[in-house]
Amino acid sequence: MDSRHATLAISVAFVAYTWYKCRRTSSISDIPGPKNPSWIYGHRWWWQSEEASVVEKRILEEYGAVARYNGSLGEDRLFIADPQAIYHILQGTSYLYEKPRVAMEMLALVLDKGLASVGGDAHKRQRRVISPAFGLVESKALYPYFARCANSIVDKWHEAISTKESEGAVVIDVHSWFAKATLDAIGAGAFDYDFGAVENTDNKFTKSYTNMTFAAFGRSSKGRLLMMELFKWAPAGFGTWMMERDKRPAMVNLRENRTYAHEVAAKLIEEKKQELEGGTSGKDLLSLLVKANSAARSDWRLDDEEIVSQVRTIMFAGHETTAKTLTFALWELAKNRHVQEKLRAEITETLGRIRARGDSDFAVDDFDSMPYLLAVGKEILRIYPVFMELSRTLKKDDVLPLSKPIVGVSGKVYKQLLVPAGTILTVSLLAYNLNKDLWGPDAYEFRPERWLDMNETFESPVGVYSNLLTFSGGNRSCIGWRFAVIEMHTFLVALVRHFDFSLPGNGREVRKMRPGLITPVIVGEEHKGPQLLLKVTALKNE
Ligand code: HEM
Repeated sequence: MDSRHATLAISVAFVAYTWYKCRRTSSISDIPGPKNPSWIYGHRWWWQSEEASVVEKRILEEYGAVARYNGSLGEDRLFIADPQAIYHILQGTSYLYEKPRVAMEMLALVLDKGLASVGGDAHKRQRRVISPAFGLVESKALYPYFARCANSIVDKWHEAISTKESEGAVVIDVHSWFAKATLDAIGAGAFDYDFGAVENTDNKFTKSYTNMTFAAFGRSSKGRLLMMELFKWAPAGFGTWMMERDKRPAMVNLRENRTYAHEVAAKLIEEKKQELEGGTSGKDLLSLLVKANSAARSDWRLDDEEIVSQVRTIMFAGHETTAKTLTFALWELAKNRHVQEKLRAEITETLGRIRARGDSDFAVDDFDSMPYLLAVGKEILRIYPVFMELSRTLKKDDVLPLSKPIVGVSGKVYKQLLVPAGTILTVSLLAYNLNKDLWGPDAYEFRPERWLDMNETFESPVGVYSNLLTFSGGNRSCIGWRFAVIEMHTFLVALVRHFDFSLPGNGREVRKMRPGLITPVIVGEEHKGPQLLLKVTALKNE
């Protein structure tokens, strides 16, 4: 091709692209939103660089629960925290609003064809087979596994505190401990397998899982951000092709992790199948999944590779999310001492009742009789929906219902929005959870008492748990939400019962970064990755 042909081809591509964009963005460009700071990067760089909740609060305060923002190359997108719009997007069964193709490809790079990385009919079929393993009874049955993991962290912290020099208290990076303990909890509860992460942090499997998302996405550059944005214009598979060749250590780790995780998953599945054949099937998730799969209709059944992908998906989706939620839970308890003391009083009182009935320790049903524990848990999940936002692409033109009319830049009033196919929408789980229209004027404050005063009968709840969007809603909601809630309650009760938590008083400021998940780092020590230091003092009440 000579230079004239090349220039012509580029010009035609540019005109076609500009026409396409003008046509596509026309109906949402009238929606008010923050001024585009850069035609090249849009709001993406600002969004990614700000602390979690800064962007969300600014949009909510200045524009309300629906706003226009810009992706790269001037593209108009929608930011959504409006309950009716979110209900419409998430609850539809037709996969009209689907994860963007590039996001699916990136997920498939790590997880192959697991629940989180397939769409449409494949997703529907997988979800139908897997769901029974995640029911309430099944999740409650995992409590002994979680209790074992929580006790192992209690023992380790007691060990650290019992040294002569510690004088009854130590400053601990609670995030790093939860990263290990929640990996063990996934191993135990999901697969009845001991990863041994709390005991032996040096094994290669634990290491490869530690801070995987922060390492891969925590220190992005403008160039990398733009490249990720532009992948969507490239042919299918191009992004994956590039990522497979990315030589940065974090990406090499991601690929190595894929190999280890595959080996471990294949071994576990083989064991569960043999147990099932021998009639000794366990209560862990994988045993239930293998059992449910063998009983499923033959055209629904998952093949071996799909089951391996589910194991990897569960390890990936259920580990860092829970670790970060628990980390922020202890941080809030350290900052709000009255909440910590009230929770401890409820734990002590419940323990008294448990002993009076002749038992020595908590059973999972005891948590249901602890209103303050439930309130603290919900308030943590409301303020820290660690998976802050969902990205969705609209497949066909659609009309989006709104809870409140919007006044456009032109002065036109919109009671619903006509959204063109191809629009990217950010469903902000964090902004929904902070929306003052839903949670009251003190929505930004951490106040567990709100749950004690609230009537929790919601007409059409958007999320799966207490109308929170933390676990999303609808056909792609978090399948492991009960697992996560029971695990969180188990750890909170065990830790608050044995230890007091306070701020270390070293003046180091915590920042909530947003590399995919809300992640605590210490200002000035971002290069060290996620950290959250707390002073942990052993209680002498046992
Ligand atoms: C506090 C902890 C957790 C939070 C905040 C959380 C949040 C979420 C969210 C928001 C989604 C939707 C993602 C999307 O649509 O892009 C999701 C999906 C998922 N989660 Fe969780 N999760 C947590 C714990 C868990 C646990 C413990 C497990 C497994 C044991 C799990 C397994 C999954 C799976 C498999 C999906 C994909 C579901 C699908 O696409 O159908 N999660 N999670």
